Amino acid sequence: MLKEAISYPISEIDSVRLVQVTDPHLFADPEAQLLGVNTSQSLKAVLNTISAVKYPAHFMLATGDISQDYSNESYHNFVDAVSCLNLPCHYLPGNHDDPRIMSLHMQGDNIFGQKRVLAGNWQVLMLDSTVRGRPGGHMSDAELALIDSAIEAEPDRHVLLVMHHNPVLAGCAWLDQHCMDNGSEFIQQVSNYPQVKGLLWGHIHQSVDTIHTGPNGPIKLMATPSTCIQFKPKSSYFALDALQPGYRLLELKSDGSILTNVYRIPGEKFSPDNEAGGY
Ligand SMILES: Nc1ncnc2c1ncn2[C@@H]1O[C@@H]2COP(=O)(O)O[C@H]2[C@H]1O
Ligand SMILES: [Fe+2]
Repeated sequence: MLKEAISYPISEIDSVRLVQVTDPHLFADPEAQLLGVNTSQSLKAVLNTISAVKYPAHFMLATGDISQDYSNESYHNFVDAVSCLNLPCHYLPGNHDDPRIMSLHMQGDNIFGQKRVLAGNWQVLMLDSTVRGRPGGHMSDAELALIDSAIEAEPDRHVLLVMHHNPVLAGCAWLDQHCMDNGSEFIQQVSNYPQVKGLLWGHIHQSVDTIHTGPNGPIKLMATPSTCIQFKPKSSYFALDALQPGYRLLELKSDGSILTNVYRIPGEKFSPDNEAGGY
């Protein structure tokens, strides 16, 4: 059965504006580092930058790997940190999250784990691409069925599909062994729906902006940098990038088009340990 959606009262002729943050990899200990980057401080620096640009967003998306240590406190720390934006926050799990601990501890008046969001003439679906105990992802039949019934229930809305894992290869062999293992079937299946206008994910700690040309027209494919460490694009072995933490702003227009950009924080404060071979 189709679960209830969260609805935003935005006119059908207006754009829906979103902020996406992804892969903060927080710990219980706010002093803890991931490969030389304090993930709590880098998330705060990203959130401060978002506050400073005063983008009039309707809500934010947090697309997984919220935690690096599976602790209750890492989720509390995330909820506390994002409260500075004063925006509703919709989240989904990544491979470093425990979905059960996550839903128990991602709690607050402005924090939502629901899978459907209705806003303007858009429907945003927050999908779970994780597989218990594995870094790689899979789009399950249950999630595909949810997409079918959600579109059937709201056929006049454009659709943005949001997930953690990359359904297309990033071009980094070490990282692509952890991609969504049925990504091409997934893209083929969802591109049969003319409503689907964009796919958005995290996981690969680097930015992607490309187009998939489906039978019903173009679908935007978007990946967003982590709020902590960055992976080097096109590297076959594990390698970190010196680029700073970032985030994405999106404008979902009422005609079904999507305007979007990735931004990074200014300065060079968050440089990882370049000798690191993984985590
Ligand atoms: N050197 C490595 N080789 C392969 N996988 C790795 C390596 N280091 C880390 N990983 C895993 O690959 C994942 C990619 O992004 P995640 O943030 O999900 O977390 C990473 C780890 O789970
Ligand atoms: Fe990650």
